[in-house]
Amino acid sequence: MPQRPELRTLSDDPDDLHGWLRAIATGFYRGTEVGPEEVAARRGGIDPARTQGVYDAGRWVATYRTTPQQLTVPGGAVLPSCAVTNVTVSPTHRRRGLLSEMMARGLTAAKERGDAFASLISAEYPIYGRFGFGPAAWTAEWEVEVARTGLDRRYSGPADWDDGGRVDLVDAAEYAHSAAALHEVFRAQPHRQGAVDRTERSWRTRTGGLRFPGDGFVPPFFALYRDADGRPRGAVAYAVDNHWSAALPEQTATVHDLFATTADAERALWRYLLAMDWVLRVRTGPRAPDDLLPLLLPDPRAAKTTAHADFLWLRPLDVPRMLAARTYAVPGTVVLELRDKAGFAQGRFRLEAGEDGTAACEATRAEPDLCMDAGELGTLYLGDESVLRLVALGRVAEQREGAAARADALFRTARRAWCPDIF
Ligand SMILES: CC(=O)SCCNC(=O)CCNC(=O)[C@H](O)C(C)(C)COP(=O)(O)OP(=O)(O)OC[C@H]1O[C@@H](n2cnc3c(N)ncnc32)[C@H](O)[C@@H]1OP(=O)(O)O
Repeated sequence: MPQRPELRTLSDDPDDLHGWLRAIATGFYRGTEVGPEEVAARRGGIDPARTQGVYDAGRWVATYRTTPQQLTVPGGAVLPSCAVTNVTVSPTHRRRGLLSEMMARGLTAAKERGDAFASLISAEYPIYGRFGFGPAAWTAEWEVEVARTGLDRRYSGPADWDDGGRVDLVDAAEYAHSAAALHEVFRAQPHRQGAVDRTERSWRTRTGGLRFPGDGFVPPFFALYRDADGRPRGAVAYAVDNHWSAALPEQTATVHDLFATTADAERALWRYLLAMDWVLRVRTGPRAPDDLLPLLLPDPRAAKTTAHADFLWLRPLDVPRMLAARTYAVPGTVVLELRDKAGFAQGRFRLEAGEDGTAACEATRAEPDLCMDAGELGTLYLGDESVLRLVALGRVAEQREGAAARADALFRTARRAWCPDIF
């Protein structure tokens, strides 16, 4: 009798991991083989206890893994999130409910662990809404035509920076060390909601210290912006191609990483990238939708938008904890009623924000001001969507006149949410 597909956790056996990695390669159409070097390189980054999948007829046919993550919320506090990644179902097994089973198991474990929410970067928009996730932070990418920016290309380095700092090229080891420390400051800023922590392992991957067969890693250039006192305030990693045409340089610079803890540093790093000889175009990679870049240019249209899409999705799990952890733009009270088929975030919650921007939140029996599915709270939580807009879309029901406008005033954030990292 044929055996039923089995939903199970990965074992400690390297052969089991090998088969599981092969299923990811298959599910993401990367090929069918995974060599022993790759198994060895990936092993240290995978916690078998948080790695599951479906096993059928002697092979893994579905994969799902989670990692602990710290996610910055409006105001700068961080909350523990269950980061979901490596989700695949082999083409032979799709649309039979395997993802639904893995998700139910994964979210139950996250809820039991006490995570405030689950987070992921979605491969396609329609996949995760049904599981209670909502798009919480968007991303934008630009391609800048340097000649059209209107910037003075005679830029003279440090003399151009406002705070007397300087840009220095550094090697990979120094970048891994200094940028990692700076990133800890970056992600704790009150307006950097959506940022996530980077592990020591992720820094090694970024800087070439940890390689995977076939990853195509070419060491980028690394630079730091240091202020007048020599303290790192910004970091950039970028690559430049080698394209020439009829004896003319036509290079494109591509940004891999750029973040800063001061506006001076952020502006200076863009100015640096846009002043390089030979470089006609700068591709920004994924940025905040309200990145300084376009408006930094005398002609912002020189930055052509090449992508604008949902990026970070959030799935509420512990609503009182989530709502009490962030800060609010004005004092006020709102009662939310959440519907959640899975039950994790179901209920009515009274949020009361004080004069100082902090808030308390608890379950209540009071009449609700606003009713919505749990995923809509995922969308509203980081302040990057308008309640009025969701009411107009029929996704939030306003039970008391003026409640949507009041909630908008509460949830508003000064800068848009941004998750700089794919995970
Ligand atoms: C965080 C990440 O890792 S993102 C990466 C996600 N992975 C991929 O995109 C790789 C390619 N795709 C796949 O591997 C699979 O199609 C998955 C993982 C997206 C879905 O797995 P499945 O086991 O087929 O999903 P499952 O059968 O549980 O589907 C549940 C419901 O979601 C719907 N659904 C699932 N995937 C999609 C999709 N890509 N687009 C639209 N609807 C979808 C199904 O139709 C089903 O709807 P129904 O209940 O109304 O019938």
